[in-house]
Amino acid sequence: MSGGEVLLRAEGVGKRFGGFVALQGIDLELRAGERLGLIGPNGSGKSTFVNCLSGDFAAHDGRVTLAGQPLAGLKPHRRARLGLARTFQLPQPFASLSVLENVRVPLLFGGEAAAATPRALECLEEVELAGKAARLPRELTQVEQRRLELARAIALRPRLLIADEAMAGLSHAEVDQILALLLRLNAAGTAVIMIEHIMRAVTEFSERLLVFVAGRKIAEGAPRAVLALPEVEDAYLGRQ
Ligand SMILES: Nc1ncnc2c1ncn2[C@@H]1O[C@H](COP(=O)(O)OP(=O)(O)OP(=O)(O)O)[C@@H](O)[C@H]1O
Repeated sequence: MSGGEVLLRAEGVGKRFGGFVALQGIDLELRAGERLGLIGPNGSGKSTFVNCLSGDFAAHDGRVTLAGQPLAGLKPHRRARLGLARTFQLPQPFASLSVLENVRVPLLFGGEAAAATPRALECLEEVELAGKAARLPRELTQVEQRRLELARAIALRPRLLIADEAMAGLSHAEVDQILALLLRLNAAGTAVIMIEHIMRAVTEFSERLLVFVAGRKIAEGAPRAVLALPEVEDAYLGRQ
C-alpha cells in the first residue's frame, strides 16, 4: 500500500568505522505506505544503513528526513516518537520484564504512559501474543520472540517500520506468519523496509528492491527485474 508523498528521504548517507568505509553515497526516497526490500551479501552495509536511519549510529555523511523533518542529531527514541521504528536482528527484550511490560516500555518512554497498558495489549493481539502477556521473553519460542520484537516496534504506531532480518532462522510456515503480519501492518498504512536474506520472502513482500554491495547501492527497482541483473547475480555468487 503506497501513497504518493515521500515519507523518508536519505541523501548521500555514509558511515566509516575508523578507516573502513562501511557505507557510501546512499540515496533513498521511500513513499508513505511503501514496501521496500533491502538485500545484499553479508557485510554489505544493510544494518549499518538502518542504524544510520534509526539513529543507533551517527552517519558521517549525508542527510535523512522523515516527512520533511531532518533527523540529524536525534537519538533513536526521538526518531521513534516521530514515527520511525525498527526491530533488531537479534531480539532485544528486557529479560526480567513480562511480555506485556516489554511492550509497555516504548509507550512509557514515547509519551503515551496513560494508555500504555491497553495499547500494549492491542499490539499483543495484533501479533497474536495476547495469550502470553504474563510470560517472560525466555519462555517464548523463537517465532514468538520475533513477534514480541515487532509488537514493541509498532507500539507507537510508526509511519515507517524497519524489520531487520525478522525471519532469520524461522521455518517456512513461521516465515509466512511474519510475512502475513508485516503485510497486515502495511495494509493499515505503515511503510515497511524489510532487510532479509530469505529471497522468497523479500521478493514476495517488496514492491521495490534495493541491493547493496560493499557499502554501495548497486541496483534498485522491481524485484524480479533487479534479481535478473547480472551484477546482482555476481554479487550473490561472490564474483564482485
Ligand atoms: N560497530 C562496528 N564497528 C566496526 N565495523 C563494523 C561495525 N558494524 C558493522 N561493521 C562493518 O561494516 C560492514 C557492514 O556491516 P553490516 O552489519 O551493515 O552488514 P549487513 O549487510 O547488515 O550484513 P549481514 O547481512 O551479515 O547482517 C561490515 O564489514 C562490518 O564488519
